[in-house]
Amino acid sequence: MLGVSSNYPPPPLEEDGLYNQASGEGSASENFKVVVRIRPPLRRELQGSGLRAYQCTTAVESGDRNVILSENLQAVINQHGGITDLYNTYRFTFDCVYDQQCPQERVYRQSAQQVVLSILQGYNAAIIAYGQTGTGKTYTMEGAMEGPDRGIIPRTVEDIFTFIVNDPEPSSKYLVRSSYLQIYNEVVSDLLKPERSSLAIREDRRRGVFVEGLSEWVVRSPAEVYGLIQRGQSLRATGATKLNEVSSRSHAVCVIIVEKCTTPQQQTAADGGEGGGGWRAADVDASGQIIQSIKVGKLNLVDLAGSERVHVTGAVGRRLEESKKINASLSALGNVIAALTDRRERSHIPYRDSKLTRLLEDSLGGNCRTTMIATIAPSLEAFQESLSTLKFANRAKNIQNEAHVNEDVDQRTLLRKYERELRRLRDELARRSRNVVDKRALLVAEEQAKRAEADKLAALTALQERSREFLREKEEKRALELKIQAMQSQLLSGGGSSAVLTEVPAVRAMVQREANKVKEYYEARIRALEAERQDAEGHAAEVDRYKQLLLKQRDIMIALTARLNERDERITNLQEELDAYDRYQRQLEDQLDAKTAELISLRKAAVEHASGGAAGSRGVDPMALQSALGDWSLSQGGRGPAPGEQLAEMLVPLSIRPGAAASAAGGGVGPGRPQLVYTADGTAVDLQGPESLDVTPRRATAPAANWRPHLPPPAQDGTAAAAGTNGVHTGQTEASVASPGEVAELRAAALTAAKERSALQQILDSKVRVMLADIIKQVSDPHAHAAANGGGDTASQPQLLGRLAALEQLVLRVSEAIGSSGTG
Ligand SMILES: Nc1ncnc2c1ncn2[C@@H]1O[C@H](COP(=O)(O)OP(=O)(O)OP(=O)(O)O)[C@@H](O)[C@H]1O
Repeated sequence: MLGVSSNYPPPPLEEDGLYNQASGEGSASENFKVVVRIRPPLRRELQGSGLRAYQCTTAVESGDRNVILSENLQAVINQHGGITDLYNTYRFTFDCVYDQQCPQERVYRQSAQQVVLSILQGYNAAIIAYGQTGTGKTYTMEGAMEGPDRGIIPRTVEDIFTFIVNDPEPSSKYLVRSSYLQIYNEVVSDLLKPERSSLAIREDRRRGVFVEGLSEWVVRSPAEVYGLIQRGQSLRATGATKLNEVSSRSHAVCVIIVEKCTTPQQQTAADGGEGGGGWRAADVDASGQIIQSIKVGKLNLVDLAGSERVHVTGAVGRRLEESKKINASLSALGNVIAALTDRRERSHIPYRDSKLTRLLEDSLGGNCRTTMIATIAPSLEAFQESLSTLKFANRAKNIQNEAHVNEDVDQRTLLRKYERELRRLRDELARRSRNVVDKRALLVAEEQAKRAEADKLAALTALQERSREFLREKEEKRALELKIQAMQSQLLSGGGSSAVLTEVPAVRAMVQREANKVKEYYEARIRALEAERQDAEGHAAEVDRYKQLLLKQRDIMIALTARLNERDERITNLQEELDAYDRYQRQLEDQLDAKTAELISLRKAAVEHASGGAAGSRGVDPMALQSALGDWSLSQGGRGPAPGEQLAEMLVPLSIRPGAAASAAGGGVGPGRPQLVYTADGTAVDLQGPESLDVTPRRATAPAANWRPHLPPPAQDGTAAAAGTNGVHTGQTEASVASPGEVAELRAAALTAAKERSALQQILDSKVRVMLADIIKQVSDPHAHAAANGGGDTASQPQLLGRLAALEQLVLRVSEAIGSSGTG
């Protein structure tokens, strides 16, 4: 916020300015001024075009209000009568016309300054530069930032701040804010915050038309505003065209908002105030608060993009698109002006047809003091564009604006907010200052308290010292008294010694009594102490005992834990062994099945062969077969099934249930002992007898490779006893590790497994024997068999014998394996 204190001289106001400062709000027509500025010819124009030399088409008549535009200006000037009729010549009257040589300063002073400064009184104002491309709009609005070529914007900024600092009213306070935006291709963007684009234009009662999200920058000096403008200019869309090397391709609007706050002054006696001073009633509200006046003025400094004829500028591609957009928005502007100046009943004003007209709604026919500066070029090539610009400006002349002071009594006004904030901060500062004072006082008080404490301590120490001295003195005094007493008593006894005194019976008795008393006291005390000591000793012993007990318990716990661990490990091992045994058992079953199948096929082959032998009248030597089969042929002893019984074909892989197998496990192969096989329908058949048993078929699985049951080393003292063939054993050591239930369970499982194995062995034996017997029978009686089968070839009988021998070896090996696994 700017206070008013400076040595700057107040800005001089142009006497022939377009606005009369004293005229207040002025008439509606006074609030919209149109001026024309003709720029000097450019070098390019002076060189002429083609064969035609440069020709000036514009002239300003004296009085600076009329402009003549003619295709043959010289003829007009020379007043060649009818010749002028041959050429197009136009005369327009405006609020002011500036010729080619008019300096920037004059344009500003006459056409802009009053408008600009009116914002300090709370008016809205606008200066709009309109014209064909390359005619000097940007030059007029911006120009140079320094020197005589400074345009309207830099001069405006200077004047605003000069005015503020020269305001004679000491209670006036100002807040100046600035924004800078562009409309490029119908998109509104913030030139001071490039990331903010596609901004929306809104309107409300308090702010009028405004751009939502547009950044506003509080500025306190012209330099700050220049900084913003330069930043914005660097981002503004420009491009080189045929008519202008640096052509603005966007409409740019520099916004300056000034809030002015004035506080009424107290009246003095000289003012005629009652009681010789105080506030006027009008200056104070109902709550006794002084009413401040806040005025808000907004200035739009608009540099439009230039209209252009595309065939003249030769725009293509992106430039062409830009041109179309520029022309479209300028055409919308023309439509708005046409609607505003329509003499008929006020018709609809198409502000919303383009972003530009929407944004300039206040400036065109609204609450605003507006100056439109129409720029034209003087050359003959620009004649048509100059004519259309002058016609446009001439129409705009009729726009009527209703400007009024924007006095804001709304508490939301920024200036008020700042004031409130300032007040709050001042209060805060005062409060904190008070706090600082309070804290200092507290520190002093604390210091004093500490000192007092130290003093008190010193006083106490001194007192204690004095008490000790007093006691010492008292002791000494007492000792002295005793001494005197003793001396006196000696005196009383007439100078006799103490030994003499003790010889007096009464004294002796008294001394004895006293001595006894002392003795009793000390004896009692010693006794009590002794009792206490004994008590303590007893406690100590007890504690010791507890300690020992606890140590023992800990050792026991450790031992038990170790044993438990050991037992767990052993159980795991046993479990693993049982698993391995299971696998091995399944392997044996598989082997058994395989061999059984092989035997069947061999038997079939033998049967077929025997039939062939009969046909050839030659049989196998039974003795040779007998010797090849060895024990197998001998042990079957004619007990097997009759030839052709086809028993083997009925065999399937089998297993015996533990319960059922138990009965079969009691003996090996032999008469009277059951030999169980399963028939295809699942019935168990005892190969030794006809009765059926309760057994169930089980599927064989893959055999385990190198399993051997694990057996513990034999016990040295003979206490450990073998529990079975599966390696489970028990003894005193294990008994303390595995529970009896678990051991019994394991033992039962081992027993069952052994029985199963034994049963399997028996089955294998019996099956082999049955089949061999069948084969032998067929081979040794080839004729009978041949007769039964219709004859056959016996040429491969020796081969058959060889295979049988091999089979026998295999079977033997399997049996051995079963046997060895059983015995470990
Ligand atoms: N009054 C003047 N005095 C001297 N030179 C001028 C004047 N007006 C314009 N010029 C020069 O004319 C050229 C074009 O001016 P300027 O760029 O301001 O035109 P413009 O109307 O803004 O163009 P556009 O619409 O393409 O942006 C510039 O080189 C500028 O310096």
